[in-house]
Amino acid sequence: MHLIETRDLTHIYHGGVRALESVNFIAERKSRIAVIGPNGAGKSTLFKHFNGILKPTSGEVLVRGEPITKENLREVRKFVGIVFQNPDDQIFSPTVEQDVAFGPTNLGLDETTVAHRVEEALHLLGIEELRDRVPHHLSGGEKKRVAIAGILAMEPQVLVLDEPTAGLDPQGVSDLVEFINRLPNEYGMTVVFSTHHLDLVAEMADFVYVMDKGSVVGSGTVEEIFARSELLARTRLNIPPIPKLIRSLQENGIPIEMAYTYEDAKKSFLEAYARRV
Ligand SMILES: Nc1ncnc2c1ncn2[C@@H]1O[C@H](COP(=O)(O)OP(=O)(O)OP(=O)(O)O)[C@@H](O)[C@H]1O
Repeated sequence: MHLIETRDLTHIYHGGVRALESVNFIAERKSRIAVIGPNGAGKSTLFKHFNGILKPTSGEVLVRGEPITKENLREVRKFVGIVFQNPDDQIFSPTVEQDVAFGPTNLGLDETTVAHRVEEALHLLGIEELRDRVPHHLSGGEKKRVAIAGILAMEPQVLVLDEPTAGLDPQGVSDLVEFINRLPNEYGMTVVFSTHHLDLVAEMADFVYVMDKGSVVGSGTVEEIFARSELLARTRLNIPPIPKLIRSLQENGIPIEMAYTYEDAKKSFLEAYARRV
């Protein structure tokens, strides 16, 4: 049984925009899944189906093998937590601490458990010092962390992040990548995220869906997707500098292993260099 599955999911918005066309998507336990594609491809619309914010025009969404119904909606929302693109849509309490407590309190948890979860979420996101601040006065990146902490405090099994690094400074991006990469192994969580930054895909994903005009136009491992340069070009996505550089070295006769992350590239370059001296 898959944690999340969509079968031929089609969504037509009021007014007639066909945002999703027969999308088949699967998320397994402890996987890290990237959904990439140009503006308007349907990534956010797909995510909003994962916990019943939107209802399919046709097709199915199954969470732990069950369709989403009025009766199980609360359970589904506990299970699948979504962090939206714009943190302003998600934070509304007078203080950060209250904001992070909102979700777990709403789940009906007792005060001690809520307090414990809030502490853990603030700590995991490194925002303990923001606890008494007014969320609306925070910077964009700080708001993003608060929004993620609020969802995390509900301890979802699947964490869905719509463009999680948008608006973060470089250190914020590195912190987030490191944090997200710990979730599957340390907490058994599944992470699904969208991004326009393909270098992050290699750092943060095991499996990739490529979307364009509401359809899934490709899916596979990072290696499989990055090898399809025509698909990436067609969907206005660029191969990141590391594999692009290594490919051009290979094409120029330099024996060097392909790599997608900084650490793997470092190894490849050191090995290639060591071979040549
Ligand atoms: N509430 C809405 N009503 C009508 N059309 C909508 C609505 N929300 C999104 N759309 C349309 O649906 C399509 C898919 O939008 P969606 O936000 O899912 O794309 P996306 O891949 O997340 O884009 P981006 O990378 O810009 O965030 C777009 O054509 C968009 O204009």
